[in-house]
Amino acid sequence: MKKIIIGIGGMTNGGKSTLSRSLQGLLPNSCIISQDSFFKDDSVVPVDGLGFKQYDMLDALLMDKMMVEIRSWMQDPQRFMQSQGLSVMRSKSKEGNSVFSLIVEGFLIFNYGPLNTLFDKRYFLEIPYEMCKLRRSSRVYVPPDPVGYFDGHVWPMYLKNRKEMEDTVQDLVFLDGTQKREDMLATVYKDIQQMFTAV
Ligand SMILES: Nc1ncnc2c1ncn2[C@@H]1O[C@H](COP(=O)(O)OP(=O)(O)OP(=O)(O)O)[C@@H](O)[C@H]1O
Ligand SMILES: NC(=O)c1ccc[n+]([C@@H]2O[C@H](CO)[C@@H](O)[C@H]2O)c1
Repeated sequence: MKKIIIGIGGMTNGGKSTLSRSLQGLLPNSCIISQDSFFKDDSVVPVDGLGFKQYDMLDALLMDKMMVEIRSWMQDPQRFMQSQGLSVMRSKSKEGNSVFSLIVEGFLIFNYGPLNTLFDKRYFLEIPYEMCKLRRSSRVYVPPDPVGYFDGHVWPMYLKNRKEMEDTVQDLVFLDGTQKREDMLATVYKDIQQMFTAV
C-alpha cells in the first residue's frame, strides 16, 4: 500500500477548502483533514494590545490533536476512511500498489515543523491583498471578525507567518488563487497524477 500526503496551504480565503474538496472528488481513496477544525476554544485564545484575539498563529491551534488524527490516518488509512464514513475502493497504481491520499489543508500547515516534514507535495494558494480582504469580508467565522480585524491582525500575521514559512520550507509550489476553480484543479490534478504513476 502506498500513502501520499498532500498539503494545501495558503492565505485565508485563498481557496484551500474549495480546491481540497474538488481534489478529493477526483482522487480515489482520499480524505481531508482541515486545520480549521483544530482551533482552541475562544476562551483560551489571548488578546493583543489592540483588543484583537490572536487567532492567526500556531498557538491558537491544537496542533498535537491534529497530529494524532494525521498519525491515525498514516497507521491505517483504510480504517481511518471507514471511521469517517467514507467508502474504500479498490484502486491500483500501474505497479499494482493500492494508493491512499490524505489532503491536509490549512493556513499554517507548513509553519508547524512536525507536520511539514510529512508532506509529499506542498501547494500554497495566494491571492492579492484586495481580493483577500474582499473575500474575507463576506465570511462569518465563529466568533465573527471584529471591525478592523483584517488590517489589525489577519494581514500582519499573514506577512509574518509567510516570511517564517519561506525562510524554513523548501519545495513549495505556489498557486495563483485568482485562477478559475476548474483551471487550478486541472493543474494540481495533473501534477498529482504524475506522482501517482511514480509510486
Ligand atoms: N478559484 C476561485 N475563484 C473565485 N472564488 C473562489 C475560488 N476559490 C474559492 N473561492 C471563493 O473564495 C472564498 C474562500 O474560499 P475557501 O473557503 O475555499 O478558502 P479557504 O482558503 O479555505 O479559507 P479559510 O481557510 O480562510 O476559511 C469562498 O467564498 C469561495 O467560494
Ligand atoms: N474557530 C475558528 O474556526 C476561527 C475563529 C476565528 C477566526 N478564524 C480564522 O480562520 C482563519 C484560518 O482559516 C484565520 O485567519 C482565523 O482568523 C477561525
